Amino acid sequence: MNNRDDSAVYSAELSSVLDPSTCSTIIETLDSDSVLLKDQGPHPMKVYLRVRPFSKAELTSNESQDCVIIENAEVVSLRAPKDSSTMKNSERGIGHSVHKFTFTRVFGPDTTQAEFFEGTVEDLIHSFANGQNGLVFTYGVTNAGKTFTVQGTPKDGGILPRSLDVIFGYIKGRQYPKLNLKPHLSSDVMKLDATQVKLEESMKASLLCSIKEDGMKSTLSSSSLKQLLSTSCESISMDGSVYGSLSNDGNSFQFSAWVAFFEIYNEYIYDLLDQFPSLKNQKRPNLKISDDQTGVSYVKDLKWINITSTEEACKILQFGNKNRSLASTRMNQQSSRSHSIFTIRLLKLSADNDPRVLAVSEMSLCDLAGSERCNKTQTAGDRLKEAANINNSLLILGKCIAALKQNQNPKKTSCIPFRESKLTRLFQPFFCGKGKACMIVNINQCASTYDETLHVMKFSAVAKQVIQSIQPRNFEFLGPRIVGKDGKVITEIDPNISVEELLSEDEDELDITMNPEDLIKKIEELREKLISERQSKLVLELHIRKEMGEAMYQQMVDLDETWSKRFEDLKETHEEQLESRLEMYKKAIKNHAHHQAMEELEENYVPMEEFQAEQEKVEEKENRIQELEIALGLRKNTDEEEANQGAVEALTQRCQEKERVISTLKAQIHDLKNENALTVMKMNEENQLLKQHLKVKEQEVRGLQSLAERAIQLEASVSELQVQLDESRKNLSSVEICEPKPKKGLFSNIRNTMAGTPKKLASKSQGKSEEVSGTSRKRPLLSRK
Ligand SMILES: Nc1ncnc2c1ncn2[C@@H]1O[C@H](COP(=O)(O)OP(=O)(O)OP(=O)(O)O)[C@@H](O)[C@H]1O
Repeated sequence: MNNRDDSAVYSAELSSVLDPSTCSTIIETLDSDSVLLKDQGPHPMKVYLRVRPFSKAELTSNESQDCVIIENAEVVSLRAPKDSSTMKNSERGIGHSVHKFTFTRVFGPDTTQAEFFEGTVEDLIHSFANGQNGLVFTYGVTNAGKTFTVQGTPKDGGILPRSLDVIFGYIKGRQYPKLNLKPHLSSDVMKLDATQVKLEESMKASLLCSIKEDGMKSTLSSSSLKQLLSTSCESISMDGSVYGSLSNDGNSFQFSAWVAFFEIYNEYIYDLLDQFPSLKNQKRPNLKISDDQTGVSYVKDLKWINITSTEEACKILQFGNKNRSLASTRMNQQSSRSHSIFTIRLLKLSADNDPRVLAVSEMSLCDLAGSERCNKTQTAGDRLKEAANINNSLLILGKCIAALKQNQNPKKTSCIPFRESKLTRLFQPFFCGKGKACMIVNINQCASTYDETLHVMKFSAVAKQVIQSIQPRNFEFLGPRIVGKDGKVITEIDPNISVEELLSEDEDELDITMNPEDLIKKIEELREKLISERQSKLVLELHIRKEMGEAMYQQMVDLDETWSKRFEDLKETHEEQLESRLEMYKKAIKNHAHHQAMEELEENYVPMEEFQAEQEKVEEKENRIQELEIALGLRKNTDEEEANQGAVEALTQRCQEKERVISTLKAQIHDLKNENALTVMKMNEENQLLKQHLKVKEQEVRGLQSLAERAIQLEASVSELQVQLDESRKNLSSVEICEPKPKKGLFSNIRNTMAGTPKKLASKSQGKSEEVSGTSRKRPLLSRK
């Protein structure tokens, strides 16, 4: 079953049980003195503030910036320093830079330990001595003075040694000397046999002995304490108004005081009165929390030590302090990393040799670990784990206090998460009417811890609004049960009990005219009634627990379903959002690439017309080359012509190749034209290729141009040859003039000359003509250039 349910059931059960109407026949076993009664009505939880003075180091490091201003005995103002987050936030319009808080009472830096004790818990200790349970807990950031307030120093004791002193001042001379009645479970008492008593005695002796050995190092030396507290003792014994009612009891009661000291460290409970393991690897046994029949939580197997004086109690405290987990953090060299709880149980006994237990009251003083934030202490590893656990349990304490406050409004009741941490589980009875809780808020005035201090103050402001009411005692509290060695309740009535004693606290309820036998009968009846009440309540509790469990389970299932549905929906929406976003990015990338490609294309773009014009030019040149080739064909027979021919052929071949490349490129360009935007990148590459080819082509064109020039030169040489030819024809004609010939046309003459001359020359002037032709043939064409 959920923890919350438990607490709810417990509260529900408690309130039904505590219905005043059902308590009409209850026998009150405790004092009904005025001290007790006057505090039982509903009243806000008492929250005291103690502001500690600056240390010398703090004063030199500019920590004093007037952050804490005590307005009057109940009001304090907090003013945010320059560099605090609160100030920064307020500058941004979030929150305020000045906060005011009201407390039950505010104690300034000059308050002495005695003044503080008298102004705060002294009354609570008086109530405790009268049978009322009490809890005092200190809350504050690390280094705020919590331990100083609770334990004090060897020279100046805190509230704990002072409380012990008040208690022993009260029970002085009325102490039960034996150890055979010992606290058991939450509020029962175990009757010990002789062996057990011996065990108790030896345990106590060994514990006190170990302190004696360590006496020199002790923080709260008993002698100094005695000297310190002597003043308060005197004041107590002189204070008749407070103790008047107590001393009225005369010697009809005796008391037995027992103490326990434990710590909650990392959500584990360790008994501080256990001998610390001597071996390094040996672990300290951790204790469990159990609930008694009425649902009240208690620490199981906790060591209870009987004490007879303040000195003994202080020695026990010293012993426990030695075991206390202390670790140094950056902020406080002796910082408490655990919540330590010192508990005193007072058994109120009848004044007999074998007395009855009339009441058991409990007073717990809890020194909570510092509520610092992890980042402030720069904690890591174990220290970080400690801080997390400390913060967690303090957070739950805060939640419980907030829920308690909220539950004061009947329309807004909610479950109080007492069971979420060990600390709150143990505090639960005090918040639920079993006793009175009182909170001490410790703060320092340092600017560097302002934000944390403000947080503490806000927490305490909520606590201050919690209304407490001590529930009237009823069947549940009808005296503590006495159990035997086996843990079973001892039911038979002690024949030695004097009826007057038994009924002394219930005179209002009982008919004093009844004879003793009838009274015993009546008591028997009541006892039976009580047992059957307890049984029926247990059944009812089981029933309610079961119902609550089922309801809670169903609620959890529903919640699980709702959350899984919400989770699925969220998942789907996120997936859709992611997909659409992905698409958007893809599109954007595509557009960007396209845009870039288009820009590049624009930069490198050669218009088709230009390209075609260039092509035409190339073609023209090619034609011209061909013509030249034809012209050159006339000179084929010369070596130079051949060489030129070869070059021209090679060029022609290359031209053809290039033509092919050009045509391929043309085809590619054509393809590129048809391709869509996605192939723009490719087009770009090909365009680059084309550009390279164009460059080559241009080079080739330039080559062709130079060839053309060459061809022109050749043409010139041809015309030169023509001139030579003309000359030779002239020569020939002059020869013909010598040998007259029939006159013919110039061309036929040339033709005849070209065709017939060799023959004629061969016959007439062979040697001469051969010489001429031979000379002309042998003369290289290029050498004439
Ligand atoms: N009222 C005071 N007057 C003088 N000195 C004080 C007072 N309160 C605290 N101090 C000193 O301030 C220091 C820190 O106090 P203390 O160790 O009690 O802080 P704490 O809140 O218990 O710290 P932590 O949570 O880390 O244990 C100690 O040196 C203590 O002596």
